[in-house]
Amino acid sequence: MTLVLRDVVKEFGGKRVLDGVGLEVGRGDFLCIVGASGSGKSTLLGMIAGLEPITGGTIELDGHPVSGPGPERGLVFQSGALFPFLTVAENVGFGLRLLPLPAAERRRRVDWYLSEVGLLPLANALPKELSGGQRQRVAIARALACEPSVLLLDEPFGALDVQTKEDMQVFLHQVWQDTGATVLMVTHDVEEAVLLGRRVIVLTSDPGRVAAELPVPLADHRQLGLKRTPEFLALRNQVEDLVRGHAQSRV
Ligand SMILES: Nc1ncnc2c1ncn2[C@@H]1O[C@H](COP(=O)(O)OP(=O)(O)OP(=O)(O)O)[C@@H](O)[C@H]1O
Repeated sequence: MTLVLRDVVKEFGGKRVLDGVGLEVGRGDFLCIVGASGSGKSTLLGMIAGLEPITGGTIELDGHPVSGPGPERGLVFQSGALFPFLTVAENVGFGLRLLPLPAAERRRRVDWYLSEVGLLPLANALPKELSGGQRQRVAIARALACEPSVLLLDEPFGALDVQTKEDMQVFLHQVWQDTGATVLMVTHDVEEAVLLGRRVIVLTSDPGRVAAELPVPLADHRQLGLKRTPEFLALRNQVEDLVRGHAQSRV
């Protein structure tokens, strides 16, 4: 699996929001994109998801141009956006209905991904009965159940309290390690990007361009304690300075 963006441009009503963005994501990667508010992070993810047309450049998945949404790109938003009248299990199985799979395989996947996110006991609950963190787990399980080539996450933990957010970061890291998924995550939270990403891309603002791409040379097994280490703090400060430096044109 390779996702390649070349020279991607996006304009809204003639105003250039993204300008010449290039990046590559390979199988098993975990790439985080950070940038100031309005730098075009969500727009970029929307274009990769095929929900937003591109103004210029190319986006290709395994050599095929992206021209609309597809099951090989699983998407999770900040709000989770679960179907309120479907149970947890039905939500997880929703996307599978569109895939040519035998019923037994659908059931297997729903059970497997529910257990991966620790929610098998709540399979028959409705979304309103869940906490915010649990709802995001369901949204992630729903996206993973289609076994996408790449999981696209847009600020998936942005609406959660600090404690839940940290739990979810550890959880996502574990899921990434267990499933070998390829993840592309957009976040304004630099600490989160450095904790989870194998690479971090910093976008400039107005218009958004790739200002820097940094490898994260931390151990592959990430734990919260890492946040207090000098290596982590140095990298976080470096990325924060880059984000701030490249956002200055807007203030
Ligand atoms: N549908 C739209 N029509 C017009 N302008 C838009 C549209 N969507 C986004 N924009 C503009 O594009 C720019 C980038 O927005 P985008 O939401 O992608 O940024 P972001 O980096 O994700 O911001 P945040 O971190 O605040 O979510 C902003 O100036 C925004 O106003």
